[in-house]
This record gives sequence, structure tokens and C-alpha cells, in this order.
Amino acid sequence: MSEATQPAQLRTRGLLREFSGFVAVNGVDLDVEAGTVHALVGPNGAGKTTLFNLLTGFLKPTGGRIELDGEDVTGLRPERIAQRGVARSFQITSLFEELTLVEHVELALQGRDGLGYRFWRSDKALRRYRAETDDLLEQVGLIEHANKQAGSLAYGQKRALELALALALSPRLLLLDEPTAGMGVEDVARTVELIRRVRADRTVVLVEHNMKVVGDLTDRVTVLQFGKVLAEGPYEEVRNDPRVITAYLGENVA
Ligand SMILES: Nc1ncnc2c1ncn2[C@@H]1O[C@H](COP(=O)(O)OP(=O)(O)OP(=O)(O)O)[C@@H](O)[C@H]1O
Repeated sequence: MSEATQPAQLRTRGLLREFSGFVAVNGVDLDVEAGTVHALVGPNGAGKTTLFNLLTGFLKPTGGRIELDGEDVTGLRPERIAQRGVARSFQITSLFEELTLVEHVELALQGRDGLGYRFWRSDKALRRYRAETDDLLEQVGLIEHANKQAGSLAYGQKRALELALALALSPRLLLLDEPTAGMGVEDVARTVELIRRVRADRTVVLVEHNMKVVGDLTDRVTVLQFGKVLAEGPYEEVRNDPRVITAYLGENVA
């Protein structure tokens, strides 16, 4: 079983991604220290999801460099980046509606342990993962739904299940794309608490629109606008930055 060992350090230099001439990520320098929680914020269309896709290998950069613990990982495929201890949760749900929550988590654990994503399981395999599966579902507040099909869950519960699937990989660097989007107040509070707990032995980067969540959780914040870094620093500093206030006001007016 591969437990998270050392939190990962993440760095980008001059990261660039164009889509047919439109520059979605435009020369981003990002420094995420090991063991911190770092938020990416910014108005709609600022390039946050594109940056996430670059960091996890789902998109290849047009230019620039990505380093994980000082090693160049630019352009590596998603599975190679995952092997280095990077896991993500998705903004758009990516669950199998017919599978139960237990089956989802067991598949993720099998995948982590290099057993592949097989849908048939022996009793032995079941027993092997049962305790860990229950523990993960308990952590995200879904244990009482363990044997339900994922398709029957409410939206916020699906997001919680995705968090469990990312955690099942025991990542050193956990990337969360809007982990509290669409959640009610109670689920938001539980998710914040969960991220606080799981940050102990890993690095967390999250895209988050809920500024209370950002303020409660993060060590540092990077604000993106038009694909560029507009501001970077501790939350209290960044939220009072006149450039940041103007960027958000512009969005509200729009
Ligand atoms: N595959 C693509 N082809 C063309 N343009 C794209 C593509 N993906 C993203 N873009 C554009 O790049 C810009 C940045 O998009 P991105 O989704 O990264 O922003 P975001 O900050 O995550 O926004 P949101 O907060 O709304 O999710 C947008 O203008 C978007 O239309």
C-alpha cells in the first residue's frame, strides 16, 4: 500500500497554452511549496481549469516548463504524472452511474496498487480493500450510502465521492477543481474540514470560487486574469489588492 510519503513541491515557469491562437494560459510562473494549501482563483475564463489540465498532463503546454520536486515533468502523459504522486478531482463529474460507491473506491484502490481497473473482483480482493474503502467513505461522509449506485447521489455527494477517489490514490500532490461547487452549507463545512485533515502529509492546490473556503483553508493564493498571474500571496494580502478587487468588480458588472 503506497501511503503519501513526502509532500510534493510544484513549480511552473513561463507556462503557456494556446488554442488556435487564443492564449488561455499566458506565461504563468507558479510556486507551490511542499506541504501547503494553495488556491488558484480568478474570474470566469481566467485560465484556471486549463492550468490544472496542464499540471496533470491532460493538456500539453505550448511553451514553458513544469517541475515537480525540481524534476522537469513538462509534457508527460497523465498516467506518468499520476505515478509521481499527483491526483486530481474533476469539476465535471466523471463517475459510473451504475456502480456503487464501494465499487468506485475499490477500483481506485486497485488502480493505485497497479492491479488495473478490473470490474470483476475476487472475495479476497474485496476483503483486502474493505476496511480502507469504508474508511475513505467515512472520511467524506458517505458511509451510509456505501452500497448505493453513484447515479442515485445528490450532486454534492458525487463531489464528495470524487474526493474519496482522489484520496484513494494517496497523492503527494492533490489537485481539487472547485471541491465545494454545488454543495450545501453542511457539505461545504465537511469538505473544508476534510481538506484540513488530509493536508497533513501532502500538498493541495485547489481552484475555488468560494472565498470563505479560500480564506479558511489556504496558505497562499494565486489570482489569474486573462491567463496571467495578477497577484500572488497570503489570502489577507491578496484580497485587499486593488488590482484583484478591480478584476472581480469587472466580472460582477459584466
Ligand atoms: N479546448 C479549448 N479550445 C478553445 N478555447 C478554450 C479551450 N479550453 C479553454 N478555452 C478558453 O480558454 C479560456 C480559459 O478557460 P478556463 O476554462 O481555463 O478558465 P477558468 O478560469 O477555469 O474559468 P471558469 O472559472 O469559468 O471555470 C476561456 O476563454 C476558454 O474559452
